[in-house]
Amino acid sequence: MIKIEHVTKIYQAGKQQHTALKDVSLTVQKGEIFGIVGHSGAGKSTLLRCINFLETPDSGEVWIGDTQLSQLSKKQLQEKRREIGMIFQQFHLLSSKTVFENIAFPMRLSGAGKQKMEQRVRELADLVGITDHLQKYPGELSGGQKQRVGIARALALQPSVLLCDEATSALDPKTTQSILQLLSDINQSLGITIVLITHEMQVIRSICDRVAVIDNGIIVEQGNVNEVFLHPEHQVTKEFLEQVWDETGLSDFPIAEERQVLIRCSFFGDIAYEPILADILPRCKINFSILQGTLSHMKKRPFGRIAILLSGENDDIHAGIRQLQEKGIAVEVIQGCCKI
Ligand SMILES: Nc1ncnc2c1ncn2[C@@H]1O[C@H](COP(=O)(O)OP(=O)(O)OP(=O)(O)O)[C@@H](O)[C@H]1O
Repeated sequence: MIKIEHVTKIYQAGKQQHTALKDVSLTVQKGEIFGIVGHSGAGKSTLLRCINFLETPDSGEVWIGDTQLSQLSKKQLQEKRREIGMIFQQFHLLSSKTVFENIAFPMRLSGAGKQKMEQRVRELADLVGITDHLQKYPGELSGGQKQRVGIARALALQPSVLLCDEATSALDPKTTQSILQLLSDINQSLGITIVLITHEMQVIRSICDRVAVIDNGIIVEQGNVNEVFLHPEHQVTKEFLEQVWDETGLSDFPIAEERQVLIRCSFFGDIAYEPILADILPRCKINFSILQGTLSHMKKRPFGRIAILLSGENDDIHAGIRQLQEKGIAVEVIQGCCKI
């Protein structure tokens, strides 16, 4: 488990001070994939780097398991960092060394024997799917292949935690998905706890169990990914969710003042396969038309979001919405007079 308690980080730039993290607290459970999402400059990298003390907090504490990092000597901290692998947006590979040497590098530094090292490099290359590239140099690889080397290197010392600093931001969408799948497989098969930072809600949706939203150095919202997607509370979270759902134009959609309400329904899990709308709405004497809709997946479970125009008597619309909510559908009113 990783515990961050009341961490504040202040950067000094000349005479100016900048508070990059303000009283940040969060807990990452062992074995989960925890995502931190925020705009540029929100404090994501600073927070991630506080987890392995590449940045030292000005106040607050960071615990990795039972170890309080601020209590460690420099040497003990170096030892502890072996338990924490890290991968980067720009891969940070050694360009003059082969893929084999890059993966072996942390083991070489820790004094591993040649035979053991060779065996481990081959195991890791196999795990991340780059066995055929071991003798190549980073300059001969694609971005996705480079990130695979970065992942293999990060796993070389068998860490219990993997920190991912915008690991897919430099990659195209298809390669991003394959790297996210690899991270998810590694999390499942090796039980490694993963903390990733990103500015893309799609990354959070694809593989994370829980998410924290950071804005201006403050955690403004955190929770299970499906809960945050279904019931976002903070404005910044809502803005990030708009990245996932392109709902341009919905708030200006022309509706009749009376008798019409435009709602957004979000749902998660097997409920997606049930004919709930067709069942409930006509029974409540409501006509409906679906204006927009997406069914995607969250950790392989269905997650849907649809915009529906409801037409009917006010009381009937209220009753219909209540019944949708009772079925576990999150409902928001986009336009129209309807308090829910
Ligand atoms: N070494 C530093 N010295 C001074 N200010 C810094 C330093 N590092 C970061 N900052 C400032 O702290 C704030 C948070 O930076 P940080 O890199 O953590 O944000 P971020 O969310 O990771 O942004 P990005 O997505 O653009 O990488 C920013 O305003 C940044 O300018």
